[in-house]
Amino acid sequence: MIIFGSGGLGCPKYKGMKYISTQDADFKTQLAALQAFETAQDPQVDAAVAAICADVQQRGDDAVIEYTNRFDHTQAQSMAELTLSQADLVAAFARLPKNVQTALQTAARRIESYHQHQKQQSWQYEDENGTLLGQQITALDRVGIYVPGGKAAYPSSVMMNAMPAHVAGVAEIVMVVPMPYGERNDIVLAAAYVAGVTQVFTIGGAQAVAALAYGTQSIAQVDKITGPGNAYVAAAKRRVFGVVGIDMVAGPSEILVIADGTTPAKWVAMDLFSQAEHDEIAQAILITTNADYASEVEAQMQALLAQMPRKDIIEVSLASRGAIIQVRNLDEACEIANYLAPEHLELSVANPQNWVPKIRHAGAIFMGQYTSESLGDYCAGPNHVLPTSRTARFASPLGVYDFQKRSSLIQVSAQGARELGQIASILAHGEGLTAHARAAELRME
Ligand SMILES: NC(=O)c1ccc[n+]([C@@H]2O[C@H](COP(=O)([O-])OP(=O)(O)OC[C@H]3O[C@@H](n4cnc5c(N)ncnc54)[C@H](O)[C@@H]3O)[C@@H](O)[C@H]2O)c1
Ligand SMILES: N[C@H](CO)Cc1c[nH]c[nH+]1
Ligand SMILES: [Zn+2]
Repeated sequence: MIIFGSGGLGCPKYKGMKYISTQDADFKTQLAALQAFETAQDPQVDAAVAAICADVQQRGDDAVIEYTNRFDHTQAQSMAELTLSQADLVAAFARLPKNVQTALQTAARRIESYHQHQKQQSWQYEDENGTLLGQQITALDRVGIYVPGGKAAYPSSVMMNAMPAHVAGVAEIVMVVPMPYGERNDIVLAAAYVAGVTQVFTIGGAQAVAALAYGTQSIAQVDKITGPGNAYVAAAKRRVFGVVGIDMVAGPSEILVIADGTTPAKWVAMDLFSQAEHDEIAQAILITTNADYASEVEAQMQALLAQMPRKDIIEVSLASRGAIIQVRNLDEACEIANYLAPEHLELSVANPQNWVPKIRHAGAIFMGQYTSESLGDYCAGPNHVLPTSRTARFASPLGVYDFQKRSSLIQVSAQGARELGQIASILAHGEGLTAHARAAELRME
C-alpha cells in the first residue's frame, strides 16, 4: 500500500522511503543506519543452522530428507526422489519453447566467452642461479553450486555458478536447488543441462549446504560450495567454511543508482524495482544531484508499482531499506558509493567513463543509460554472483579463479642449493630449527 507523505523533495513519497541529504547534520549516521538489516548474522538463524548442520553430519540422508520435507513442503521418502538424472535435465530442456531454449543457449555462450578471459595460466621462470620457480594452476575436482529456490527460481544463477566452474575445468559440478512443494522448474533444470552440471539434488537451505560439505550416503563431499542464498544458506556456508571452501557469504541483493537526471526517470525507477523485487530485505538506493529528477523517479515508482506482480515485496524492500540520497555533485556521489560498496552500481550519467576511475568499491559497475543492471543479471556476460553488504571493499565477483587453485613450483639447481642454502641455514639457526638448517647445509657440501 502506498501512503503519501510530504518528503524532503516536496513530492508524494512512499511511507518510510528514506530521503537523506549530504547536507543533513547527521548524514553519516543516517548512511550507516542504511546498512543494518535484521537477519544479518541473526543468532536465532545461526542456532537453527548449527543444529541442522550437526544433524546432517550425523544422520546424513535421513536428516536431509526430513528437513527438506519440513521446509520445502515435500513428501519425499528417499533421496532418490530428490535426485535428478541427466535424462531429467535433457527432458526439461526439450519441453521448453524454442525461444527460451535459444535465450538460455545465447546467455550461456556470452557468459562462457566472458569467463574465458578470466582463466589463469601456469607460469615458470629461471632465476640467475638456474633455479626454476613458478606457479601451477589446477582446477578443483568437485564443486557444489547452490541455486536459490525458496521465493523465486533462478535459471540465471545456475549458469552464473556452473559456467565459470566449467571454464576452469572442474570435473564434477553438483547442483543443489530447493523445489518447494516438489514442483520442478523446467527452466532451472534446462539451464543445468546447458551449463554442463553433472548432478542435481532438489534440496536447499542449510541441509543442502551441510550435505555437500560433509557428504551423506547419497551425496559425495565436495571441495568447495559457491552460490547465493537466504540467511540460512549464508549462515550454513559460514559454518562449513574450513571443511570445504566457499566463494563468499552473500547477503540480499542491492542496487545503487547514481543518476544525473539524463536517464529517463521511468528506466531508473524500474532498475530500482528490479533488485527490490528479489526480497523484502533487498536494498535499492538512488543517489542524485537533481532534486526534481528524484521527484520524477518517485512519481514513476508510484505509478508503476501497482503493475508489478511482486509489488508487496518491492514495497516492503523500498520502505524498509530503500533510500534517496541527495548530493551536491557527482564527486560526492562517488565517495558515498565507495563507502556503501554496493553489489551493483549503475552510473546512469552522461559520461560514465569519466566517473569509473573514481569508483574503488563495487561488485559490478553498469555504465550509461542503456545498461540496466538486469542485463547483467542474465546475459551481458559478467557474473551476477557478486559481493554484497559492503564486502566489495575486499571481495570480487564469482569467477573462474574461484574454481582454480595455485600450487607453487620450486626446482633448485646445484648452484642455487649452495647460495640459498647459506641464507636458509642462517635464518633456520636464528629460529632454533636445526633440522631445517642441516637439510639446507647437506646440499651445500
Ligand atoms: N547474489 C545473487 O547472485 C543472487 C541471485 C539470486 C538470488 N539471490 C538472493 O538469494 C536469496 C534467495 O532466498 P530464497 O529464500 O528465495 O531461497 P533459498 O534457496 O536461499 O532458501 C530456501 C531454503 O531456506 C530454508 N529455510 C527457509 N525457512 C527456513 C527456516 N525457518 N528454518 C530453516 N531453514 C529455512 C529452506 O531449507 C529452503 O529450502 C534472496 O535473498 C535473493 O535476493 C541472490
Ligand atoms: N540480481 C541478482 C543478484 O543480486 C541475480 C539475479 C538472478 N535473477 C535475477 N537477478
Ligand atoms: Zn536480479
